[in-house]
Amino acid sequence: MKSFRELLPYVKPYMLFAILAPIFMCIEVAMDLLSPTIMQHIIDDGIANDDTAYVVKLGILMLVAAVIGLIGGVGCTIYSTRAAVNFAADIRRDVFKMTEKFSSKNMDNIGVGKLITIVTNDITAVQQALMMTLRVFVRGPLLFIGAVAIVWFSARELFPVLLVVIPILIVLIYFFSYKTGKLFARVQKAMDKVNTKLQETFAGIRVIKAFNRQDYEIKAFKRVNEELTKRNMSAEQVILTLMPVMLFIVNIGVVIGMWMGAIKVNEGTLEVGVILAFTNYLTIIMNGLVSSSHVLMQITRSFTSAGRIQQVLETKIDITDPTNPVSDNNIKGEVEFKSVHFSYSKNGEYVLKDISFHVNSGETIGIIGQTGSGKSTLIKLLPRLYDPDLGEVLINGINIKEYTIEKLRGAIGFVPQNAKLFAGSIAENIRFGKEEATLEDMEKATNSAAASEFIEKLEDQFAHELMQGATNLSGGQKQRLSMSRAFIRQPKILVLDDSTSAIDAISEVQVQQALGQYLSDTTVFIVSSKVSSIINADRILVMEDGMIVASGTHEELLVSSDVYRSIYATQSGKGVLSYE
Ligand SMILES: Nc1ncnc2c1ncn2[C@@H]1O[C@H](COP(=O)(O)OP(=O)(O)OP(=O)(O)O)[C@@H](O)[C@H]1O
Repeated sequence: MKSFRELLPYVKPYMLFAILAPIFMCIEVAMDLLSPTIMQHIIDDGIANDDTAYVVKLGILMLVAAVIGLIGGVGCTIYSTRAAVNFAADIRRDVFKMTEKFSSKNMDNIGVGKLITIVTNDITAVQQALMMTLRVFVRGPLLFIGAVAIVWFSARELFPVLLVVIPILIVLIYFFSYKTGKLFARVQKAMDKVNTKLQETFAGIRVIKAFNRQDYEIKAFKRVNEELTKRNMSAEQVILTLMPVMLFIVNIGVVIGMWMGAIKVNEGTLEVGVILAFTNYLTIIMNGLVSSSHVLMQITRSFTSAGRIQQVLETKIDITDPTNPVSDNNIKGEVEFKSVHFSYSKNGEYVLKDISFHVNSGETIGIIGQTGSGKSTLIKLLPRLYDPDLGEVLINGINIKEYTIEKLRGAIGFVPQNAKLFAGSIAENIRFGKEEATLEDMEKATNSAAASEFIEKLEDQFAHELMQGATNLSGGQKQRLSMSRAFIRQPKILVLDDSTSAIDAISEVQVQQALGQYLSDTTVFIVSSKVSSIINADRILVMEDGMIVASGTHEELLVSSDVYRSIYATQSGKGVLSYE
């Protein structure tokens, strides 16, 4: 409830629509309430007295009331839709903006599947809740109160029937609303699982096909889909059972009303039209209560959704700009790690332990080690994708937390392990690194990344369109473009995270040579599991189990490091070398 209230400021810009909608609804309700009374007069005063002119007059009045009611209904629909749809669009915008600010840890904590459910399902649920509130929440109680008041004034003899029927209906509604609230929370959780599965399957569709695991995936999806179906069924069944149960109670009320009315008509204390009007008002009362209950259920359901939306909007971003950022406008590539410790989870084991090293501007540093030794994690700390738990990372002798994130990341070119490209032209993808890049800039960058040879062969060259995930490129082509995108920034610090794994040895040497000319002042970090990628580095850091166990040039390490020697020996096919 609190979380839904906290979303209400989003209605503020659309307050006029939110006020107009219930006003139009009041008009429709007033006309709905008028009709049975007009009908009663047609029967008791017109038909009973054979007064045709009176019947025609009231008939026209009923028609006018129906037209005014229609205008009220349409007006309410238009304004409630405008208010609710815009309200939801603004929330969606802010949720998206917030996720763009998320640190990697924030993202890991919430999970992509849940985020997709929030942006699609949960926001739709709060939109529906607001729309129904504006349309029906006014209509329900107004119809209810109006009809009860009219029965009190015009058919008081039958009022006791309401005193029995209404409390039963209210108890039923309360019970059903309470139950559906709980059931819909489970529906949302099941929906998260379906979205996570979908996202994982679509992203890995090629692996699934290559391993012929379609049947396995279909079975896995069937499981989560069945769970969602089951939960949806339980929730919908509860909602749908409410209506027949309430109708049953109302019908009993109608029968009792007619029976009591018939006795009074026989006694001459009641007219037939009043009984007819009473049964109509009883149905209106039920409709009023049912629609209120539906809104209540929708609102209860939206509390869970609002809570999940708030969870995103209120996420504490753990990587933020400093309050007083340094004004150093000239970030150079001098990097230092001082006793850095890092763990992916709170109180978890350190993945990086006591990492300390210093790099001069313009140096090339190779980082090598067994898989899982912490190489990628180490370089992710540079652009502050994660922050260390202990120790500090410095650039130009200043803790990187003192720079604005924009400034820090602006100085770093990052080529990730998996070349992530976006749907759009090759030029758009390269300009992702530098928006204002000219054709000449792009040519230089793609030359250095050994990408120009394949781009030149394409009919439309830089205008060539990439499909989503760049599936129309080879792995090596993707890596070359991913490097071009980083090179074009001419960054002070360049990080290549195992980004040449799909590039042949000759092209890799070309890239390394071109880098020396194109980015001669840049500090380069090359993470690789291949010795050939880092063999020419000014210094190589050897990692094992989250620690730097040796550092030096290739030749020095061959003498000083057992770990390096054994990696080199395995890759050069010379068996285990010994320099002792
Ligand atoms: N997002 C994450 N959440 C939790 N643990 C993680 C995460 N990313 C990596 N790890 C763990 O951190 C450790 C170091 O991983 P890292 O990716 O840095 O290794 P690496 O040396 O780069 O390995 P590789 O050569 O295989 O890429 C591994 O044990 C890995 O399981």
